[in-house]
Amino acid sequence: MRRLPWLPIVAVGLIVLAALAAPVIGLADPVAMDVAHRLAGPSAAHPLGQDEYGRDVLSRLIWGARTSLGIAFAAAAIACVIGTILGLVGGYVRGVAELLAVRSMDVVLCFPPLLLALLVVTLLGPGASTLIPVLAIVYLPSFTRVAYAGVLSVRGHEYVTAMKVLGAGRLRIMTRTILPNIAGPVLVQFSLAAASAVVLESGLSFLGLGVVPPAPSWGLMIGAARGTMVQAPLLLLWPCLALTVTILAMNALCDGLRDVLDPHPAARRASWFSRFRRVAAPVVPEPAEPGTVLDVRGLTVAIGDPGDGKLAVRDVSFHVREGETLAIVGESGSGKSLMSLSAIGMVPAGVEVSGGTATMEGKDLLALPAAELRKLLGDRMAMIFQDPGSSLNPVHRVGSQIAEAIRAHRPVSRRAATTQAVTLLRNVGIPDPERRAKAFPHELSGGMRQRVMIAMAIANGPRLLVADEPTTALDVTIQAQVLDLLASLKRDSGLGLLFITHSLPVVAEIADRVAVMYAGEILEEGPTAEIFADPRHPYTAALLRSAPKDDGPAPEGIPGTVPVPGDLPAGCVFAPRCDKSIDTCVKTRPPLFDIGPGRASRCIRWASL
Ligand SMILES: Nc1ncnc2c1ncn2[C@@H]1O[C@H](COP(=O)(O)OP(=O)(O)OP(=O)(O)O)[C@@H](O)[C@H]1O
Repeated sequence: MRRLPWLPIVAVGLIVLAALAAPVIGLADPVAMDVAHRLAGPSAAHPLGQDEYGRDVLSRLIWGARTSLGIAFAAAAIACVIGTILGLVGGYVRGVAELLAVRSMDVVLCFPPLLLALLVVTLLGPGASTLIPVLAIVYLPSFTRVAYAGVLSVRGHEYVTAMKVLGAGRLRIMTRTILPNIAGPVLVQFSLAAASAVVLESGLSFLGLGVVPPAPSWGLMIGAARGTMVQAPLLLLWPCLALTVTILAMNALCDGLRDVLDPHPAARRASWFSRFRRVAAPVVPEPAEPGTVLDVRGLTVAIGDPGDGKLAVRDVSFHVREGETLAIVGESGSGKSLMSLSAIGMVPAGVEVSGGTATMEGKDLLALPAAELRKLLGDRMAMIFQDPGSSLNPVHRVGSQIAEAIRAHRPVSRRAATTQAVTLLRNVGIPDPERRAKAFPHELSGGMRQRVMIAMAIANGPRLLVADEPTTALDVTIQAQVLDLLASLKRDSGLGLLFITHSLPVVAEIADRVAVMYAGEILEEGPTAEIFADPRHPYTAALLRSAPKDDGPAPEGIPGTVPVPGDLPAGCVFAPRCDKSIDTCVKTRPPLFDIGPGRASRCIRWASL
């Protein structure tokens, strides 16, 4: 959870408190005139001076806040309640309800706010009671649209279907299931609308369409001060300052709220690449051995603020050589993806790299500026994901997507890139590549889509390919074909392959070396054949026993679950689930022992296993 934006909260809180407390803090009467002292400067009795009718400026300013904020909050609250209901019903019930609730808002949007205000003021006469409905109507469509868009995005989720299957009624689903999921954006919209309503109220009052004199309002104060600007310029300054400070504080509060309420915290104001951030001081990496494509040392990744101590990856070191596949294997939640993504600088939202280096071609990927990292991604290093269905853009033909990947890094014409795309499709074993290049992703099978992803990844001849469970979504036959394809690519081009999987049979088929990951640590590492034949960590042994085999004993599950970051055991992370655990395992965190050429184990009992 992100920290609350305390400074804007305090600033807005003080402004609201002052406005609420106006009747009880002994202010002068805001409408009492003292014409003898008109335009008098600041004095003990009138700290901010007196206006053109001798009224106390401080009092009018604070009472004006009461008027402006009162109108703005009331209008935003009315718009929020009605708009959210309309969006909820329109988005969930659809049909005529959608037409009435959501499309009618398009009609409101056609009216400029000023025109709408003029219309209503002509009908109802000016005053605060007119301004509230006017502003509520102005802000209604924004709430309806935010709620409607929110409902559309969550209504297809399984948890909504699950409620339907349980027999829950529409009202219950809308209020108990959908509303809490869209409450964040609606709340943010509320603070935005309230801030903007303060400005609009002042503007309308300034134009004589809002609060009626002599009632205090910032807009009226600005309007009146305009006429005496030369004799008493400060009279213009105070309401402008109040308006500016209030709007700045409210906008900062909106930003802060959005940060706190957005479930993808780092996705907010930063671009994808600027999310990448290393908080530890850069370290000069030691030179890697020749032939090393990626050399990772001491990588540590924290979830949220590193000071909170929620480490999802702890002190991980590994390397990938040319023409070699390193498989990262472990149960779900062990940190494989986070570690691999962070190692190539693609740090996901809400996560910080708090230590370590990741060197490729002499550059530390964890310290590279975003622009330089961008140059390497898709060129010197590429990535393929588990679900090609969601990784390919559904509205572009696959050939042009591959061509774009080429043109992002090479100055070639569209025609030349398209020709190369067809060659790449042929190379990854897609039959009739000329025709397939013109297909949209949904026109291809899952296996073909994954081949397209691979073609795109290798389009610029990368030295490192990171494959995050690339075969999990495919059936066994296609899985074998894709693994063969990756193996032949690696053989032919000499690229290094970092392969993330939870499947030991896949590891056996593709990997030269294996790193076994658990709770954000590498527990064992070594050549694949040796790890399979002679595991030297109880977790590796348990994983091997849990893998399905064609012949031999039935798979055994591993009792217990992977600990979550922030709640890791003090000693060996696997100790609570380990049948070989002794007292020391529970108390002391073991180091990674060097147990032979290319082999390492984080078990103090490795020798006796
Ligand atoms: N962006 C994120 N924000 C917060 N926590 C995260 C984030 N990404 C991963 N985590 C947490 O980090 C831990 C490791 O997650 P990760 O996805 O790396 O595991 P994994 O081994 O790849 O699992 P799977 O095989 O299911 O993909 C999990 O506890 C997960 O909840």
